[in-house]
Amino acid sequence: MEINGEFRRPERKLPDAADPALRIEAASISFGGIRALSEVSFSVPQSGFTAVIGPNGAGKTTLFNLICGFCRGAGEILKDGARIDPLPAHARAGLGIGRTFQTPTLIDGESALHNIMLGSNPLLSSGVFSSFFSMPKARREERRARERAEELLEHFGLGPVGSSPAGDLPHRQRRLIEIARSLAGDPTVLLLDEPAAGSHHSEAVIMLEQVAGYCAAQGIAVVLVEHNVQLVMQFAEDVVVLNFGELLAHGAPAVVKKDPRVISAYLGEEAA
Ligand SMILES: Nc1ncnc2c1ncn2[C@@H]1O[C@H](COP(=O)(O)OP(=O)(O)OP(=O)(O)O)[C@@H](O)[C@H]1O
Repeated sequence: MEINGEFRRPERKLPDAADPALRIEAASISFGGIRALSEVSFSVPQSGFTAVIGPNGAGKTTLFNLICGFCRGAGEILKDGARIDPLPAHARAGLGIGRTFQTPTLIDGESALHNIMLGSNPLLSSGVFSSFFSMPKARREERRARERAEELLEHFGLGPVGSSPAGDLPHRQRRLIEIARSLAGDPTVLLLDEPAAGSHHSEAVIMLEQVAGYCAAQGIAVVLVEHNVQLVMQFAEDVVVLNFGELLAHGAPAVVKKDPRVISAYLGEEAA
């Protein structure tokens, strides 16, 4: 993304092609007596879709929370070869970890455009003082955030509803706004938590095609939590299967689909 010096881009390391975009190393976390993740290790390549699948309660969202810094556990998380697990959530966002949530978290009374602009926050450098007094730097940053949001609205076909309150829009468009908002923060790794939930299959395919096109062009690695196995098989190059917090399988979709442990724990004979 062009920044013209207005946005504070946190010191992002240029990825070495040899480093994975993300490396999860022995990630573990418990809530009371529940072992939500247990020694989970895998890598996410620099591009393409990695799907994380597994039954309800397998630990998928907890894994995202751990990567984003919304909760702390044991083990290491490396982005482009550098450890990020000691960092707070906002610093990880600044380093290029973007995410969406299972349940939409839009501000219903704000327009689609403003909701997307909020996603630029990890890149802003003007403080509360200069924003409050609308100083030139803050105005430039706001202009850039607006232009960026307008580009994203166009890409996702949301241009005509840019000024509509998010709360008035149908589910499919709300989902797209959430994705666009996370892309406004200029991530290099995008974590999508069940973006297709509640959408018809054909809508979900179009949505993921739009995401795939954008992320491929921008060099963004996507990690997708998804229960729709058909979508996973269509979009993911790599599949991680969790079960009761443990890594059950990891590999190419065609291989994982035939793994007897995955069939027994999650897919069932029919889906496989
Ligand atoms: N904050 C928390 N406090 C207590 N238990 C939690 C917390 N977060 C997650 N858990 C528990 O950890 C386990 C994993 O939950 P998680 O939400 O990560 O699963 P999931 O695979 O995302 O499930 P789903 O597909 O239903 O969204 C579950 O048993 C859940 O109840």
